[in-house]
Amino acid sequence: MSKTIVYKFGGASVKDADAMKNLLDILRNRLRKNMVIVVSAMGKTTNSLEEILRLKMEGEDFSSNYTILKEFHLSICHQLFPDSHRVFAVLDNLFTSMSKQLNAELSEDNYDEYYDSIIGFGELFSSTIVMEYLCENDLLVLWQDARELIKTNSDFRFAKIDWAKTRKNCQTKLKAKIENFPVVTQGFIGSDSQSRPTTLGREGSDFTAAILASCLKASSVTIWKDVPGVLNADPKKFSSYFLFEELDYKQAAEMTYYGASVIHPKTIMPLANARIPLFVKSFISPEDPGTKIHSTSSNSSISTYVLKEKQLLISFRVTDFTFIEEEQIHRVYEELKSLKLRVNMLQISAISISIVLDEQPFKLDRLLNRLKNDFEIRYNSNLELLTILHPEKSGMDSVMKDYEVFLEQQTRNTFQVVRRKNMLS
Ligand SMILES: Nc1ncnc2c1ncn2[C@@H]1O[C@H](COP(=O)(O)OP(=O)(O)O)[C@@H](O)[C@H]1O
Ligand SMILES: N[C@@H](CC(=O)OP(=O)(O)O)C(=O)O
Repeated sequence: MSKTIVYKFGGASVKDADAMKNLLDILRNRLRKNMVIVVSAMGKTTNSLEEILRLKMEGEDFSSNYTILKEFHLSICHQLFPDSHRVFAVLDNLFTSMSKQLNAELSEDNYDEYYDSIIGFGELFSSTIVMEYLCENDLLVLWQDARELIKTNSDFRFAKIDWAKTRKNCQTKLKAKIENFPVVTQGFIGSDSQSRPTTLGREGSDFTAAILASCLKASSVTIWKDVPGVLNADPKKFSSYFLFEELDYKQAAEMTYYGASVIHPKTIMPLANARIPLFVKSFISPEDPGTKIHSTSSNSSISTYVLKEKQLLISFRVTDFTFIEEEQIHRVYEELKSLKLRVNMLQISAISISIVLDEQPFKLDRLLNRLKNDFEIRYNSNLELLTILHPEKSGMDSVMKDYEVFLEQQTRNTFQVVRRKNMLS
């Protein structure tokens, strides 16, 4: 019996009808039994669903956004299927269910749970279309609802995996299926012990692929991307870059920790623990080898650049002539934790704590309100956080030229700078 392999196709690889045709080409020679295909929502669908939720939250009309999203999916289907195909009825049912959910009450108190009940529809639409399209082209696959496999706690939007239950589900519900047919399922979504939908954090489909691979003791995972593999800088943000042919799990995990968005940060750990190699390959040039992430001693010390945009720098100052101690740090972190805000960079001086976060305006207000009596608070928005792993002196100097620097930090292997482009440069 062949060992299981897991493929993951992200939003870019299923973004339109041509992308779907390309996916079909990739799978034609590669599809086999004991294979799981994890798919994300098509293109920017998850962002569109977030926008619908924002409008709903603000009491505004979202009907045209809903119609545009539905039309987007239908128009792709019209390019792939005959008019009478059953995919149209299935999609119609899914959109009707979503519409019903959107009629429910939404408030700040139930926002996270509500979010999870809506946002996963993107993956349900895309996985249905992918499954139907493969079958239509004689590649017989089964559809599996990932919420029946991936069990989580009830930490909506950032749900933690219940590994024991998930492993059991994979063994009892998935294994027998894949022995007969390849299975298409959704990334990013799961459900809690009461079967309420949960999600694993934005861009979490890579993580789903790793979870399923670990639970099925797979022999490899391949994530198909619009880049040749893992590069030492994001090609959308830097003009020169270099492809890693291989990376050690640790190096890859470190890159993702600092924000290299090519792989979701939680993906590496379950694969490293189970010694399952992760291939990052291009869906544009599928024959190229891409990057292999595995256990290797060939450690690369090539400078690697990770840029995070839309960052917020907040400084909390003590006002009563005392100094920063554990108690104040604890106070700030307590509120960050309750708002599920992750700190991207931290610097502590005698009288202030500075943190760098991803911008989330609605949470910022809440954070400031909760801490305004304890500290004098200042913040700057619209900043960039650049991290260089294995920095070289020339590289560090050049990334500050033409920028206003707000914060800087250096360790033996890492250099970080919070910066904003000078207006006149
Ligand atoms: N170090 C890096 N190497 C390669 N791509 C990177 C890197 N850092 C960021 N990226 C970005 O990651 C993108 C691919 O990831 P992502 O958009 O999440 O894929 P998908 O959603 O299709 O799974 C690339 O288009 C690239 O802009
Ligand atoms: N669709 C979800 C999950 C995901 O992982 O997507 P992608 O594989 O396209 O990054 C999101 O956009 O967050």
